[in-house]
Amino acid sequence: MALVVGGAVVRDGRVLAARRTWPAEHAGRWELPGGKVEAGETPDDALVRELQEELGVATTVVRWLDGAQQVAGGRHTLRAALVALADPTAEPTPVDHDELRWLTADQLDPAHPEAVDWLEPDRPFLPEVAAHLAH
Ligand SMILES: Nc1nc2c([nH]c(=O)n2[C@H]2C[C@H](O)[C@@H](COP(=O)(O)OP(=O)(O)OP(=O)(O)O)O2)c(=O)[nH]1
Repeated sequence: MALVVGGAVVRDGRVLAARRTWPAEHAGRWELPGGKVEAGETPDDALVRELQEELGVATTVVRWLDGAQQVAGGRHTLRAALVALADPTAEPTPVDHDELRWLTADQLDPAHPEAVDWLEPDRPFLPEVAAHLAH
């Protein structure tokens, strides 16, 4: 079973959401950018590598969020971390995703009119992200 790591990139009271383009059942839905931890990598190293590949920016892991979710029909486990941009003026650009959006804490509430359609496994992490943004 692989560990999948997702990064909640935080800047100026907002968190970055990324819209997937593949596979078909995930296309158009939103996630925390990231991917699978490779052999010999720590979760921190994997997350920094994936965010560099997918967003073109250097990041640092702030802290891991509580909990873990099963993804890919139970084949993998998803963990998520709060992440900061190494250079706050650097602008993430989507390499694998077709849209990026900076969301406020309010927009992480599923009832908000500007909420995005998160992949199900990401949803349990969002209240902790929102609480962090609110501080
Ligand atoms: N990266 C990421 N994957 C997620 C999230 N939520 C979620 O259910 N997933 C699922 C989708 C995939 O089944 C799996 C990770 O796939 P991925 O495509 O991001 O991993 P990867 O970049 O290492 O891709 P690959 O080339 O090894 O296929 O986890 C999330 O927030 N971020």
